[in-house]
Amino acid sequence: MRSPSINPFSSSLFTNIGSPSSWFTIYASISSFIMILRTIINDLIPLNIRTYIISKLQSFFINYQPNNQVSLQVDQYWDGTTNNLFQAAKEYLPTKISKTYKSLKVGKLLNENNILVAFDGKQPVMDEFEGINLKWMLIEKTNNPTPLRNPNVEQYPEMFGHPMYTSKPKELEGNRFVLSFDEKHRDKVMEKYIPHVLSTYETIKAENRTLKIHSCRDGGWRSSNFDHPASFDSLALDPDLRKTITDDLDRFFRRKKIYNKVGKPWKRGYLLYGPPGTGKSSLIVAIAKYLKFDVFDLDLSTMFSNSALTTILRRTSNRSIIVIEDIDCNKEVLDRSKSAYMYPDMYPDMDSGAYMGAKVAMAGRSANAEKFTLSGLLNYMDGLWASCGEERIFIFTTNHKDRVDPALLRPGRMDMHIELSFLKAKAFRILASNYLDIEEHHHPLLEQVDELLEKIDVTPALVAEHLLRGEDADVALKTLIKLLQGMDISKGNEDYS
Ligand SMILES: Nc1ncnc2c1ncn2[C@@H]1O[C@H](COP(=O)(O)OP(=O)(O)OP(=O)(O)O)[C@@H](O)[C@H]1O
Repeated sequence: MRSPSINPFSSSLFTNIGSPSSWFTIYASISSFIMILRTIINDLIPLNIRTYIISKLQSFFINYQPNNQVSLQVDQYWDGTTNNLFQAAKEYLPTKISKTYKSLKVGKLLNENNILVAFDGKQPVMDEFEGINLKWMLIEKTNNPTPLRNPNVEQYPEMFGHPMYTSKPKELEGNRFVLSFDEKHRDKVMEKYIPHVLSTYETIKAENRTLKIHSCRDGGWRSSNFDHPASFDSLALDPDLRKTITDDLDRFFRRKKIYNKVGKPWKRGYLLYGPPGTGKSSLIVAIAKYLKFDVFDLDLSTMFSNSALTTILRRTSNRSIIVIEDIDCNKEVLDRSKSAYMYPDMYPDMDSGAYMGAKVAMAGRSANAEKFTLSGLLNYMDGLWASCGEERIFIFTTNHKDRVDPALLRPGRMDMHIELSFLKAKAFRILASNYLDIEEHHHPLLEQVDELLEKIDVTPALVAEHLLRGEDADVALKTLIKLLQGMDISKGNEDYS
């Protein structure tokens, strides 16, 4: 006689469970059980205790490391100031986010050009560096209440002072990154990977940042975004000159270590000279954009003492260009007011108001005033350079090199003297291409313009303005030829004085 079957899988119970209706019944029972449990927990356990338990569980799972893993915490603040490594990780990690990453933050600040991307900490970011696998987690501090806006503060901020929030803004709460990796790579991570994150951050920052232009007012700097459209591509420069300038800038950049080694401040000085409208200011913009340096526009006529000058130069930031335009005019302003006041008989044309103005200007200067002259400034130059940090480029401009104080022209004072001159054929081709979309040699009228430019001194500014008016290349070139032919060829110059 065959014994009864003991195969459990043949039992009717499991046969029934296999049917869709039984699965649905089980699912429904479990869901109702969970809902009841949740209601009980919500009713019986107060919110703050629940939040505490959840945060403990979260931090347990986030911080859980297998035995061989090391975790480094990168806090947002260190000793009350922003931790640069936290900022670096914040900028660096979005470059490591792959397309599979599902949850990101995006935004754009009011005065910035770039769209910002940040990861929100819902997924870890994996990185790989020289064969090491690294995992980054963002842990956002959640136990501070979201800041409440106080409408009174917004309406009358001056009565309430800053900040505009009644509680600490969220950005000031201490978030942190946790970086984990296998402990056998500890030394390499500390010595190579972290410096790599920091240097990548510096590069990203330099590439993305919005350039600023600063002008001096009331002894300080006022800054605004630097959106000038000029660049090396838009400049009508002789291609050889362009290459000489960019090579020099590149060399300057590459040689930071050598400057340090020979004990010279890492700075460079350029004197740009040439008639008005030949592109000196445009070249400064092009250099600033090429290097991604801010511009500090220093008006010497507002400086009344060497110490004021030193103070304001100390307030310039690294990676910046300090521009002193029309250096010859600055000399005139200072010397003329001083001379007129001291030697009124030599200035018979000066009316009494101007004389009084000069006198007041002199009297208004500080005790150091008499010591401040352009020539004094130039002689003081090396000291100035040493006093205002590194990564600086000084650019002086003048329309009249022959009027510039010889102290400025002395060898070694300015590293390069760059002449910007009238428009000639090669540079004109750049203007024609930019303004009229004419490719280098592809217009029958170009040669005629070239010939005229050989004979006439005309500024790029005048030609650029002319080309801007015409939309049709034929018409624009024809009228340009007419203009050039009509210019005073015997004089051979555009009248720019
Ligand atoms: N080389 C150039 N290439 C292209 N555009 C130029 C060039 N030079 C001048 N321009 C045009 O002329 C305008 C004035 O030029 P810019 O201010 O750069 O000349 P500048 O030599 O600095 O004159 P100034 O000595 O009067 O300050 C520029 O905005 C630009 O449109």
